[in-house]
Amino acid sequence: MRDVLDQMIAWGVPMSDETERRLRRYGELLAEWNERLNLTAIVETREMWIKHFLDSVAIAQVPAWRDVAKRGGRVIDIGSGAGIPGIPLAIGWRSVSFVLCDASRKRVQFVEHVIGDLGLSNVKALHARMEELGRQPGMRGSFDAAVARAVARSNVLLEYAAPMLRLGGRAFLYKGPSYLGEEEQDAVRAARLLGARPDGLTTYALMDDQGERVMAVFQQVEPCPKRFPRKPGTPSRQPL
Ligand SMILES: C[S@@+](CC[C@H](N)C(=O)[O-])C[C@H]1O[C@@H](n2cnc3c(N)ncnc32)[C@H](O)[C@@H]1O
Repeated sequence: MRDVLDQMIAWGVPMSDETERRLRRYGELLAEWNERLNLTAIVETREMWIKHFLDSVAIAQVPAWRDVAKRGGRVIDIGSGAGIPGIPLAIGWRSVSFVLCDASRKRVQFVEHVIGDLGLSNVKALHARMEELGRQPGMRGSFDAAVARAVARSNVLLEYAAPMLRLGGRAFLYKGPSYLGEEEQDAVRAARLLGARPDGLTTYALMDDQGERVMAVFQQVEPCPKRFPRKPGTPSRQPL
């Protein structure tokens, strides 16, 4: 995977022997546990490295992420599943603290196992729904950044993310090219209601022609109104 690691380095991902070892081990654990838990459709090693790991750390290219990394911020991964993008990010940026949240207990148990096996002291796994976490004291308004991949449409994701962000904090949404159009318009409208505004788009291509990606960034510019998030299930049933 030398060429994939080289692409990560070119994008500005901090890299050491330990980073490389942890990524390899995470790949092994995903493949091993996948047989029992059905964690990912991608099992071939190179495809996993490109579509999961390289895609996760592509955030290194976004200038706003460098601010988060520099300040050793606190980041929530919304609907982290088996740990994407949170685990590769926590492997790369050891001075940033991560909370990986998911509503599926078995996926959270897998992530807890990964944290222990890899010795990732900068990550906590949390079994919760975002609609509940967004109302929890100590959690609401306490994050410098939120990241999310393959969880929901952007207007839904923003209702999960905005309540978690401190003023000035940012949401980084991992999307495909289909974001550009109706989804983007809906997201911008939802952001306005939530006290956030668009803060740039970064497009990039994965190696081996594995696809184009769009990273949509939003910044929290006003406190998120208290009525958000609405109760569990409402954001996805009646998106803003
Ligand atoms: C398709 S998986 C994607 C997982 C991972 N982010 C990835 O890119 O591989 C979506 C995950 O979001 C979680 N999820 C969906 N809605 C959620 C909510 N409201 N609160 C917490 N987790 C949620 C699901 O349990 C599921 O594990």
